[in-house]
Amino acid sequence: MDESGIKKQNWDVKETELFLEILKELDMKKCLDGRKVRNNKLFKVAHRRMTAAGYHRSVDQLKFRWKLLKSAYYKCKREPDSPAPTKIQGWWRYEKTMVAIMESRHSLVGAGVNSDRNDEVTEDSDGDASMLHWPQPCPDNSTHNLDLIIKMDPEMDTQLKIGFIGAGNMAFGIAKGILSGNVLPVNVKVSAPSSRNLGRFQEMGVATTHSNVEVVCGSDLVFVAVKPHLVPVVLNEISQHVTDRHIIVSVAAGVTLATLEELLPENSVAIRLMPNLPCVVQEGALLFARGSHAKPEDGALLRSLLHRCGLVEEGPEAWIDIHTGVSGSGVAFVYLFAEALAEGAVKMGMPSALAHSIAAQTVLGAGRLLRDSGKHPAQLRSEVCTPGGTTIYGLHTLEQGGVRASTMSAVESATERARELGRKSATAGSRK
Ligand SMILES: NC(=O)C1=CN([C@@H]2O[C@H](COP(=O)(O)OP(=O)(O)OC[C@H]3O[C@@H](n4cnc5c(N)ncnc54)[C@H](OP(=O)(O)O)[C@@H]3O)[C@@H](O)[C@H]2O)C=CC1
Ligand SMILES: O=C(O)[C@@H]1CCC=N1
Repeated sequence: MDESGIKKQNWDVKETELFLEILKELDMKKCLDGRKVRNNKLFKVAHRRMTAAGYHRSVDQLKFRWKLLKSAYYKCKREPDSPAPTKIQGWWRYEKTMVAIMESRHSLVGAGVNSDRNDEVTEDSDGDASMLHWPQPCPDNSTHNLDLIIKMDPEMDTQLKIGFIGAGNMAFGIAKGILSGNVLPVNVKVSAPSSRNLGRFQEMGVATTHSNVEVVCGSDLVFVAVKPHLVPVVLNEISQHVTDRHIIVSVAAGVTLATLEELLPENSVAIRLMPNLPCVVQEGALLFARGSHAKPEDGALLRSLLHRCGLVEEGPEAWIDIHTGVSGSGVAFVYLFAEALAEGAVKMGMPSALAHSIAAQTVLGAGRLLRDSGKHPAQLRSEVCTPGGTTIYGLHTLEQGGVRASTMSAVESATERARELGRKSATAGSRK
């Protein structure tokens, strides 16, 4: 191993965060075992993903970085009250993700299995990654998982043909996220009846057409991104061209897996995905549920494909309508709040442009801190409140306006509306 290479260039925050996100997403917890060959494969996949993102680290460098992070994690665990370990600069930024990786890993590895708790090293250690001692094989289906990871290799993403039916805001957001990863524009095709939304796809190098059937015939994975009431129309149109090669992913609010499966040929692989608009800037929150013929591999493929769009989670279908309320629509609730913040400032005499840019930055900063600190919002809120200070006066006014109850009701109404749309599309589908 090129030891000097390991020490030469410091890791920056973005690079380490990306590395951990990749390991988390690869479901590392389930895949590491005592066999060096398998561990090498996993780090090779991470290496390729890092390279694709513009970070050039060798497999050994990645292993060494992982070892240091683990060391910091165990140190912190042993001495929770002592200052954060200094050998990983800015450790606090990574702690939450490391805990997520390590703790789920331990729960899976289970008691009595060799752990790596004592392999603490320092940044000055010789970094011989061949000395890493991973836990012994997991009792779960880790072989299967590793096979999945190899299958989900970014090289596979580059071969996958992806179609979008519908060229609106959501299709654009997802396409933009996907294309910032390993997917090549030449492997993407989009259809819409008119040309008015196609230009921005063409600018990204994506092929466009007015034929939905052409999209289906040329794709392995097809996003159905039309308004909910049009889903039955579109599925009826494409159904006879859907084969067992296809994965059909609907993003339509409310439209259930049962409706999708009813409108598609028997045994079709259908997935219901609820994204949100910030996919455009790779900060989306996406939740999907697999249909009855969609295998875990299909979900893993989708997750791999979407990982550049933001947070991607899988859950039971019952949560999709709720996610629609809290996140799909929730984005608009946050915009409303941002607008109101800015208008408050304008009312108090600040120029509008400045007020809006400050409101946007306030929402962004508050969101990032909330996500990255892992703290409960109530805790952060109390950290802003000086007793007798300005914030508590403002919060009192918000509470008098019932902001909390109306926000909860907004999520409830949006969820109920998604359910209603689902019932409508089911009825429309069964009439066909
Ligand atoms: N916008 C959002 O924030 C979110 C939206 N969604 C869901 O995404 C889906 C799309 O929403 P959104 O992108 O906002 O909608 P848009 O109105 O922006 O886009 C709809 C697209 O569908 C196209 N279209 C209409 N009829 C057909 C047809 N028969 N065949 C193919 N394409 C057709 C339209 O074509 P044309 O360009 O010619 O008008 C347009 O490109 C909805 O089901 C929505 O519930 C989910 C989460 C968030
Ligand atoms: O308003 C809508 O119906 C879509 C679904 C979630 C966000 N926009």
